[in-house]
Amino acid sequence: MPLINIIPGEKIPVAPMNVRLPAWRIPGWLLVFWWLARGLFRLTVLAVRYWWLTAPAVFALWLRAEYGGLVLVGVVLAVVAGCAGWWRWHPSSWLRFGWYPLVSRVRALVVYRRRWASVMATCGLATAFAGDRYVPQLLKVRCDRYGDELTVRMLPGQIPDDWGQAAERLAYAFRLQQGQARSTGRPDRVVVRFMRRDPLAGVVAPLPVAEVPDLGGLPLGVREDGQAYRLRLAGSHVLIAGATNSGKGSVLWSLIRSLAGGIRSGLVELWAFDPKGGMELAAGVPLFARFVYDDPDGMAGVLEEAVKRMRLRAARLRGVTRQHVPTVEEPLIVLVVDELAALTAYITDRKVRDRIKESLGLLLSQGRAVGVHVVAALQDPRKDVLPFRDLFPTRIGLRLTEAEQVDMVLGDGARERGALCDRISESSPGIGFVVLDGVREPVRVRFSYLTDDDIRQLGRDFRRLCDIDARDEQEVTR
Ligand SMILES: Nc1ncnc2c1ncn2[C@@H]1O[C@H](COP(=O)(O)OP(=O)(O)OP(=O)(O)O)[C@@H](O)[C@H]1O
Repeated sequence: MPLINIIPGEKIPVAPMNVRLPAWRIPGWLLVFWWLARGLFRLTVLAVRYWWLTAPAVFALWLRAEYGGLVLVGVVLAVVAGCAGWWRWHPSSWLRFGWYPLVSRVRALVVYRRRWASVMATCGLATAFAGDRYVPQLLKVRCDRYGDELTVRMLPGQIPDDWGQAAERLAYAFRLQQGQARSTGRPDRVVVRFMRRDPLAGVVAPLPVAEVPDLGGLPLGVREDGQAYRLRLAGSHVLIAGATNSGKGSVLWSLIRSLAGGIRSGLVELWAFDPKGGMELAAGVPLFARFVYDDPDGMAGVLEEAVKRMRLRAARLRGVTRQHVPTVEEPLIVLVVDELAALTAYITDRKVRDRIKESLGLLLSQGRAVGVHVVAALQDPRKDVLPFRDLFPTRIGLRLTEAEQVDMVLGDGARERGALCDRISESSPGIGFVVLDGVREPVRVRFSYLTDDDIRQLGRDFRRLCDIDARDEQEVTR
């Protein structure tokens, strides 16, 4: 036995009173028992949480023990045949209540929960405080045909925009390509959607035409969630921005088609401006009340005529109503401009350019209430049209060449909230982002595509009845 024990440690300063705490000696069997109990509890929790795995496994083991392997194989085959039958008999209910819930559970376990904590840390969404690590909680995973939707409880101090900024990084971390975050009704939650397959990959065929167009929701295309995208024209002007070949023409033609019922009956008058030589809009001439192209002076004149109509109408409606309701006598006037910059920036004659700018400014600032609307397409949303951009309440961003252009078109912070217009592939014309009323996060949309034949057919089917009447009258007098 050594004479002196040397115990390393800090020197305890002398105090007026020294207290010796009792030392508890815990028997080894109690420790082992505690660890076993804790392990068993965790196993039980896991078995209950993943009941959809454990219950069939236990049942299969019991079957095999009780009736043998053959019976087990028979039961498995019967279940598979039952599922296949359900799928054949009623595919939508099978997918909704059978297949996707199963896929959701498997993907939640295999893809998301397994790497959740590490991905949260590497994407900057986990945090540490007072020596403890805090990770957002993954509450639910819901899969559908096109993607996975994760409901997450955010950490205190986080907002949905933080997740919007991290969404793309998260998507790549989980080996997917696109992600978007959106807020929910609950302030502590956010929903992140990752895309596995693009629901907008296919071309959208021309949509049915209503006899009387619903100006509060004109159907122009399909949204990512499969619903129709409806544009509110009443009380608005529409700006469509997109690089060359991004599909601006398809947005214009989808809109013209959605108004076609009203064009035929005379409720809607389309005035078309095609400063790029008439190539884009010429096929729809029977639908237009005015069609001007190429001639800057002519275009300035027609715009001034529109201003005159607007002023006369405003004078008539003053004190009668605050919002114009289209009738055949007082139709909705929609000015469709194929390339706004060609009107406002590229015209060399300064006088004509100033006339155009003045008229456009007046129409954009005063036309909405009296039923005169401007729908304009634009390639470059930068300085050239700066004075007008903010006068368009409804804006559509198709493929854009630079990330900074996105906020110029869709408003500040739109790109951070998920409008990745600069990432839209050149092979997907007609896809764009829009901001819906009351929804913070921009929504991805594919506009319907009208071929030249469709446009000619539209012109034949919905040509203006008043033009036909006028032509008949001429023939009778001749
Ligand atoms: N919604 C759509 N769906 C599928 N394909 C489309 C769609 N829109 C356009 N395209 C295809 O992309 C091509 C270019 O479209 P469009 O002419 O409308 O582009 P744009 O943006 O108007 O181009 P530009 O600025 O040169 O006039 C079309 O010829 C067509 O093949």
